[in-house]
Amino acid sequence: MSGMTNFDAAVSAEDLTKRYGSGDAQVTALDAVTVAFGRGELTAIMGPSGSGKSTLMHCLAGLDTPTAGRVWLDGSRHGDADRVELSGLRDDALTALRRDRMGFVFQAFNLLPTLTAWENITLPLDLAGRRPDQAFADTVIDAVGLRDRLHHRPAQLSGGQQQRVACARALISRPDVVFADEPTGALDSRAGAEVLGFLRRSVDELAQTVVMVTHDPVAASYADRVLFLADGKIVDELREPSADRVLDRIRSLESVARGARTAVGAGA
Ligand SMILES: Nc1ncnc2c1ncn2[C@@H]1O[C@H](COP(=O)(O)OP(=O)(O)OP(=O)(O)O)[C@@H](O)[C@H]1O
Repeated sequence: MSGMTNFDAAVSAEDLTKRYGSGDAQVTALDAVTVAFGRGELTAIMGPSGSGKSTLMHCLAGLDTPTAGRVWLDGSRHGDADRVELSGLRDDALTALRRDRMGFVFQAFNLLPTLTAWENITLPLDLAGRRPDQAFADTVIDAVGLRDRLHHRPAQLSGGQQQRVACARALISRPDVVFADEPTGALDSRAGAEVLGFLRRSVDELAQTVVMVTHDPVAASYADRVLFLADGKIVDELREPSADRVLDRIRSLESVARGARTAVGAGA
């Protein structure tokens, strides 16, 4: 891939392969993927259903173990002293790494119902035994527009507000990377736009690195770079994407995928 040398990555993977099952039932969900995610960038991962998007994100985040290949969290921008290879870690070290150096936003918000918005936001710090940096917490809370909702519980918040709590929770520990899995999948377009606007600002104003899986070309258009997966491989990428250009690429990949299924179905 061009531009890989001197590319300032937050997360990278080499020859990442994931197979499920065995024999005739074996599925290659990821097929020797080598990729790097730029620091301070929002990267979107797109591709037809079953192309390996979730598997890639789960392997990058240490939530799933690859069959082969390696993943690195590339450490601070001031040196590679914190560079760590995920496959070398024991479970407890991996759990601590996820808690301290990664943030997560899921489609289903995943907030704890008995905790207030503020308690949900600061939960990763509480679990790590760290105190919130009040100035940074204020920045995050104002950025997500939740100042007057901090003492509400999730059930008292709209879906969009709940997802903004989840975004603030993902950012509060200043992680090396935020993984967002279909963050707008359960939201209407207005609430989705707010969440995407916030993820975008976290990159522009807080120098956050975000990796986002999405099906939505409009969501992908907020990214600096869109990677397209098909059959477990990265087959294309777009920089400074527009929703129209993303839609064109995804349609052509989907028609190739449909063609392949039809050919298999016909016994070809
Ligand atoms: N636990 C599993 N066991 C067996 N096969 C799996 C498992 N998880 C995923 N797969 C298969 O691996 C391939 C990639 O799945 P993955 O969920 O990564 O795709 P995706 O691009 O995220 O799809 P979608 O857009 O539908 O969520 C698919 O063929 C899927 O059926």
